[in-house]
Amino acid sequence: MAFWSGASALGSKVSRRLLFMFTLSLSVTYLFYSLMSCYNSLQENYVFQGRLVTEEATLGSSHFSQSERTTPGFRAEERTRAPPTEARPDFSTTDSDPRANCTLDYGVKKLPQAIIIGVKKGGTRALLEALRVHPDVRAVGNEPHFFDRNYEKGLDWYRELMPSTLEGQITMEKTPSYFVTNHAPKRIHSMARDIKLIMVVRNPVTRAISDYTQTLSKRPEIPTFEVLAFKNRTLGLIDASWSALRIGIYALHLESWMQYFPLSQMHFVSGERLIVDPAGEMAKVQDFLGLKRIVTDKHFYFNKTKGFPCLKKPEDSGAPRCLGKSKGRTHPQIEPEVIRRLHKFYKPFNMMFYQMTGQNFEWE
Ligand SMILES: Nc1ncnc2c1ncn2[C@@H]1O[C@H](COP(=O)(O)OS(=O)(=O)O)[C@@H](OP(=O)(O)O)[C@H]1O
Repeated sequence: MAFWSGASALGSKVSRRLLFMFTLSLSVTYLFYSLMSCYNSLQENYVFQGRLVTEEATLGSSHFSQSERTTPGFRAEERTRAPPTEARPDFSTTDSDPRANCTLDYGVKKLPQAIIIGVKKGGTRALLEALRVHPDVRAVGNEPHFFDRNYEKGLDWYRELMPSTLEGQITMEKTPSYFVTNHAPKRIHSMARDIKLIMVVRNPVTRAISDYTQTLSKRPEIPTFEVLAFKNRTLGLIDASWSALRIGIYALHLESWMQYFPLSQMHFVSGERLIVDPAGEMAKVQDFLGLKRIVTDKHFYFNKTKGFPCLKKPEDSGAPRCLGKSKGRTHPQIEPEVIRRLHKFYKPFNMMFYQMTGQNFEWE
């Protein structure tokens, strides 16, 4: 009897141990695969020392922006080449979110409290990626295009795109086309009147060339910059309806935003300074967002191959991160006379912009 009870006690001890071992091995296997998928995701999304990010790799089929497609003055030949809206993925102009697979999504999804609204080719991706280093910032990696292309999908759809945040963390997104979207100021205001808006602005002439370079990379058959820039070259008549030029009339677009938001809710980042002094610009952005200055010069290094500042290797994992090939492309040579003419064209608008913002961006 004693033998049998002893044996059964031993048996249940052994089976409990077996059960424990089994559960443990399952957990370890799960953990291993989670880490592997996280590692793979990081590898897919970040460039390691010079190869990078997928921003426009995913853009392969490249599109014109919504505003370009809907602006009456936009060139007919460009409009006809834009693919139909249905063919366009929601996140057409972006890289994916490298952290999404790796972070357990604690917290709640909130609508953004701050948005990088522009400008296209200003340096918006560099700013967002630097901000994402901050532990109190959580941002969606792709461009949601909610206030221009997806508004009818509703705020719940938009919120669902956001990463979860913990108490004290700021939810952010960037969609540079908002800056030139007529409805965007009103729509954003009706979502959150106290939202913080960030604009990365860059010399409108260089911005236009950068914009053109991007289009050219996808549609090599388009006319030259010089041809597109003029309505009548002999008369020196600039074609301000060409989106690459129109976007750079910052004062005009800013006026629409100022009808809904006070300047105190807007912050202007110099695209030029973001390249030569990323930490300096980041200090101002963090102040504006009410964040502790955590992203500092310790986080950046200048990558000679890339020719731009890149983010240093994070303490916990990975490699240094530079932006992808679609950022920092070589621009085509534009006739100096055309550049001079464009500087002249933008000068009064730039002056107006400096006055409106109270900042001199020194583009003259
Ligand atoms: N750190 C760093 N690395 C690479 N590129 C940088 C960086 N900081 C600013 N820039 C400039 O960002 C320009 C692209 O701007 P955006 O990210 O706003 O482009 S987009 O509108 O999202 O397509 C891009 O324009 P191009 O040089 O014309 O490609 C860069 O000049």
